[in-house]
Amino acid sequence: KPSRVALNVATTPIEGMRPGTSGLRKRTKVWETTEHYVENFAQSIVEGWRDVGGFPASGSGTMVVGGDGRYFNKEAIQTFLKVLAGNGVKTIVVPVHGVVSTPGASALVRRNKADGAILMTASHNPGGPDADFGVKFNTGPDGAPAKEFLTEAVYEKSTSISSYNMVDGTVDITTVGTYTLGDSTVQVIDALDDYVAQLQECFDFEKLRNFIKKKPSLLFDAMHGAAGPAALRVMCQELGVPKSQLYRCDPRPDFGGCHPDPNLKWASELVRRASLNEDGSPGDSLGEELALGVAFDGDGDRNMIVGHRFFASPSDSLAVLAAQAKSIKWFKDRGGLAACARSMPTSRALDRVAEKQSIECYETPTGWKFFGNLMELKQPFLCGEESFGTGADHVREKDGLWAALAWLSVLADNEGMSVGDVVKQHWKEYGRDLYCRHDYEEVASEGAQAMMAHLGSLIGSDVLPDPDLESVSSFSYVDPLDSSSTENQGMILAFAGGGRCVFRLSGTGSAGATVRVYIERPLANPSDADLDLVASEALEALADKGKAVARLHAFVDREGPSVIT
Ligand SMILES: O=P([O-])(O)O[C@H]1O[C@H](COP(=O)(O)O)[C@@H](O)[C@H](O)[C@H]1O
Ligand SMILES: [Mg+2]
Repeated sequence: KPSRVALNVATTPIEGMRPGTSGLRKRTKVWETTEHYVENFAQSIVEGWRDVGGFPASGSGTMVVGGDGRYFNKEAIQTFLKVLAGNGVKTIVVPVHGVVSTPGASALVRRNKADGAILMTASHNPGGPDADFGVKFNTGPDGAPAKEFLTEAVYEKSTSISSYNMVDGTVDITTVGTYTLGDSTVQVIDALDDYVAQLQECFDFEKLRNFIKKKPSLLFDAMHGAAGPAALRVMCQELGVPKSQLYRCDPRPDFGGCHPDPNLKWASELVRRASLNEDGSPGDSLGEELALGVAFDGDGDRNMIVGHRFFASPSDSLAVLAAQAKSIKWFKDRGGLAACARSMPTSRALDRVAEKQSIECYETPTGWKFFGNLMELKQPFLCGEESFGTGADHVREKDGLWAALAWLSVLADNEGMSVGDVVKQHWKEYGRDLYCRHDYEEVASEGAQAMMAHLGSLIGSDVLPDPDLESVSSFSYVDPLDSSSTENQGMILAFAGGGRCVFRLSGTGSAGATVRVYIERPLANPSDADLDLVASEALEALADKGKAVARLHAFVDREGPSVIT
C-alpha cells in the first residue's frame, strides 16, 4: 500500500528546551502560545533519540503517549500523535482520555515491551493556563526516565531543528478502540489493567483485604491527579476500602484549583484530618483516629505518609520500609532486599538499616533516572528520595500507590499500630535523623547561582566561616553500571557531630531558580523525649548556621523559605 506522505513543516530552533531533573517544564502559556513549540520538541525527541539509538525506525515500533490530565494534556497529546505518525512510528498506545500516572506508564512500557513513552506532565506543579505544563520521556523496554545522554541529544536537536514531520488528523482518545492516523495505528486502551497486575505481583492482596476487613482508619488523597483512578480501583474494588476514605480521585485539568504537591503545606486537608500542624507537629484537636493517610501528586509518583498526629518524613518512610521489607511480598518472595539507594540530600536513616542487613546502600544525585541502572545491577531493590518519592524495581519510576500499599503491608503485620507507632519504634532501634527542607521558590537565578559559586569557593579552604563547620564539598557521582559521571550535584556543608546542610538548585521549576536547603542532624540514641521533637524546630539553629555560611539572605532577596517540609 503506498504510504501517505507526511507533511514536512519548516520551523526554526526555539531557545530553552533543555530538560531538567524530570523533563522539560515551562509555563503552560509557553507551550500553548509559542508557534511550533510542541512540534519542535516532539521532532527533537524523535531525532535526538534516533541519533543515540532506541527510537524505532520508520515503519516500526510502539510508543506510549499519555499524561497526568492537566490543562493542555489532550491538545499536546494530539500534536505528539501527529508528529510521531509523521515520523513513521507504527503503533501508538494512548491511555483512554490521555490520563495515566507516571508509574502506570512505566508499567505499560515494560509489560508491552514498548520502545518508550512520552508523558505530558509537570508532576506536582499546578496546572492551568497560567500554571505549568511539561513533557518527559521514558525509554523502553525498561520504562525508565530518559538518561542524561538522551535528554542532552534531544536538547542539541532542538537548537538546530529546521523542520518537523506530521500527518493531519485527530484521534478520539476518549473512547477505547483502534484508530488509524496516517500509516500509524493508534490504540486507545484502559491502562489500569497492566498497572494493577504489576501491583498484584508486588503485594499480597489477600493479606491486605483481611487487614482492611478489620476496619483500620485510612485516608487517600489523589489531589485530582492521575493516581486517582488507580487508587479507586486498587483500594476500593480490589481491597475493599470504603469509598468514603478516598477523595479527590477524579483527575481534573486544574487539579481542582490546588497545588498537587503532597506535602505538609499543599495536602492541607489530609494534614488537618491527621490533626497535624503545617510544620508537622501534632495539632491541638485529637482529630480522627487515623492509622494511615497517603497523598499522591499530580502524576501519581510521589507520596506523603501520615498517621494520627504524625508526619513521616519521606526519608524516615524509606528507612522504615527497608527495615520492614519482609512485610512486602515483592521483597520477601525474592529472598529479601538485595540493595537500596537514596538521593544524596535524603537523610542517612536508610544507611543504618542497610548496614544492619549487610546490603549496599547507594547514594545518587537527585533524580529518579539515576536509580535505573542500580536496579539492573541488584534486585529486588528499594529506593527513595526526600522529595516524597519511594519505589522499587517493579517499574522504573517512583510510585505513590506502591508506597501506600507498602505501608498498608507493614501495618497489616504490626497489628494495632499506626504510622507514628511504627516510625517511633524504628527510631528506638536504629536511631533518628532529624530532617527538614527549606525551599526558596522562584528567586532570581543570578543570586542563586552566585550563592552556589560562593559555596564552591569554600571547598578546600583552610579558614571556614564557622567554627563547627568541618568541610564543604560538591557532590559528584559515577554510575557503577555505565561509568558515566555527573558533577555539581549539590554543596554539602558538614558540621561537627554529624549534622549537615546541603544546598542545591532545583531542576524542576518552570521559571527563575529554586534554592533547596536540606538540614539533617543524627540522634544516635534518642530518648523518649527526642522521639517527640518537631524536626523543623529542632533544626532551626543548624539551618541558620548553614544559611549564614552560604550567605543565603545576601544572595537571595527573601526573608525566609516559601515552604518547609
Ligand atoms: O517532579 P517529579 O515528581 O517528577 O520528581 C523529580 O524531581 C524531584 C525533585 O527535583 P528537584 O529538587 O530538582 O526539584 C526529584 O527528586 C525526582 O527524582 C524527579 O523525578
Ligand atoms: Mg511527580
